[in-house]
Formats: sequence, structure tokens, C-alpha cells
Amino acid sequence: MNTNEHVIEVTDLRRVYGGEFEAVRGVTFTVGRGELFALLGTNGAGKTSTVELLEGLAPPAGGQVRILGHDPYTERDAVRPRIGVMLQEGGFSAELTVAETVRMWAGCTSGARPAAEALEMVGLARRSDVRVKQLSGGEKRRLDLALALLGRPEVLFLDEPTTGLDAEGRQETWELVRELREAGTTVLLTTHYLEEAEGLADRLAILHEGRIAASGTPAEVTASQPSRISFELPDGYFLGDLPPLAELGVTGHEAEGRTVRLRTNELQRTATRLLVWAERAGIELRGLDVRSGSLEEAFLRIAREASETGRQTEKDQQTEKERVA
Ligand SMILES: Nc1ncnc2c1ncn2[C@@H]1O[C@H](COP(=O)(O)OP(=O)(O)OP(=O)(O)O)[C@@H](O)[C@H]1O
Repeated sequence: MNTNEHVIEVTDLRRVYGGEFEAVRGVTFTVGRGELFALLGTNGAGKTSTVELLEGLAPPAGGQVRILGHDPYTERDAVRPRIGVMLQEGGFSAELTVAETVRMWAGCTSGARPAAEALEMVGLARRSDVRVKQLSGGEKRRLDLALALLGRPEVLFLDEPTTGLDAEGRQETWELVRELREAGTTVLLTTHYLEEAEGLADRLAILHEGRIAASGTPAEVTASQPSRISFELPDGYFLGDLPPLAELGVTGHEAEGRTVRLRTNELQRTATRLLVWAERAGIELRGLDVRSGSLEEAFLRIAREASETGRQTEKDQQTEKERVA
């Protein structure tokens, strides 16, 4: 098996609603066999619109998708048996039991796992005889996942798999996803939880307004962000009392009353010089908080830049959608 094989290939993908509103605007990425790729983005960024095209639920308005070398829309029969899709809201009957639901789906799936095995994998074995309507939100997500795993998929699409799960359930799902990936399953995950992407993804992309605003390994995306130091100066001290900020390696700052926030790309140098200065001056920097750039930081920057430049765009899009509707 060629491990460099691109199981998912997306090139200049576009999706248009109502003939005019462009929700996906030229998205390009690839996912190799056994890789876990996460799509992140603000609300309405275009994650679901993109993933639905990858699942073959609609044809793209432009560009191309290849899943396992096939077009998932026009060659659905070649692709569908080899992929597993966990939808945001599975449409199962509330009156059936968990086991009946899984058996019903297994009847429509070629080479399905035994129902008991799928339920065991997601930790629902003890809930087999419970009616779906009696499951908690988190248990329903696990049932969605069991159904997606039934056909032993080579490619697994997970749309917000841990929404509604408690901390333990989330950890268990992450563990399962890791095991599946280690067994060679290629996974495409959308999520709102940044720590989920950080902990699971080999590579990720942050979507914004239908375009990829940042992509790479979690470490690469994080490294593009400045580190932050914040603290409170004692009474009688002001920002101007610090050594020149350029000498500290500071690239940006804010001061609000006695609270100071510094940004730097050289965390060790800035922190050391700041602490040496404070020590020599006999000053305690209360509430001192030193943190490296994070995925959250990258995400918030993209969202912030969006809200600064995007208000007009949002208005335009709304008008566009109203016209289309
Ligand atoms: N059927 C539709 N008709 C018209 N516009 C749509 C349709 N579906 C989605 N949109 C719009 O397309 C844009 C992208 O939506 P999408 O659901 O793909 O975003 P998302 O990133 O998955 O968002 P969320 O994180 O909120 O689930 C949004 O502006 C949304 O309002």
C-alpha cells in the first residue's frame, strides 16, 4: 500500500447556494492514507458545506473532489461502501432500541461489523435495549458514531463528533478515533473544540468565509502566533518605566490601568529581560501570566480580523442571500 497516497484530494472547491451565494470559495487540500485532518472555522465558515461535497451529497459548483481516486458524487457507488459518515443529527427512529437501530443500518451496509461489536466500540453495549428516544444527547452522538463505523470504513467523516459529550465521553471518543487512525483509517474531522483538533489532528485547516485562512500541522499553525505575557505593575509604576519594549523583543503591547499585555516572538528573551528588570527594581509583577502562541490564539486572530473587516462583507452576504432566497 502506498502510504503517500492521497485518499482525499480537494482542488479549488466551490459551492454556491441559490445560484449566487458562494459558501465555499476555492478550497484546496489533500489528506494522505491514515492521516487525521481537521477542518476548523467560525460559525458559517463553510465546514459543513465543504464536507457534504466530500461525502458526495451534492455536486460542487467548481473545482474537484477525489475520494479514494473517485468523484464521490458521480461515482457514488464506488465511494459510498468505503466511507463512513457521522452526521450532525442522525435521523433514526425514536421508537427503535439501540440494537435494533444498528441492526437496521447493518442490513443496508455491505460487510457490516456485528451490531454488538460496533456498540462495544463506542461504549454503548450496556444500552443496547434502550429506546433511542431515551438516550441522552451524548449517547445519541455515540450511536451516530457506531453507525458510521459499521461498514469498517477506509475513510471516516466525523462532523462535530463530541458535541454534547461530557469530559469523560469526549476522552473516550478521542481514544477510539486515535485507535481507528492507528489501524489505518483516514479521518476528516470538523470540530468547534480547538483542543480536540490540537490533540488529534496530524494536519488542520482553519476555514473562514469559505476560504482556508491558515493550515498546517497544529504546531505549524501555532508557531505562526506570537506568545503573550501579561502582568500588573505596582502602584506608582507605568508602562514607560519598563526598559524600552524593542529591547525586550516586544512586538506589540496594550496597557489598561496597571495591567500590561505584551506580545513577542521571542518568549524566552522577553520573559528573562522583564524578570531581571523587575528583580533589580524590587518589583513584584502580580498576576504574571506567560503563554506560548496557541491554536486558540490563531483561531481568535482569524475570527477577530474577520469581525473587523467582515462586518461589511456580512451585510453584503446577507443582502446576497436575501436576493437569492
Ligand atoms: N442550504 C443553504 N442555502 C443557503 N445558504 C446556506 C445553506 N447552507 C448553508 N448556507 C450558508 O453557507 C455558509 C456556510 O455554512 P456551513 O453550514 O457550511 O458553515 P459551517 O462552517 O459548517 O458552520 P457551523 O460551524 O455553524 O456549523 C453560511 O453562511 C450558511 O448560512
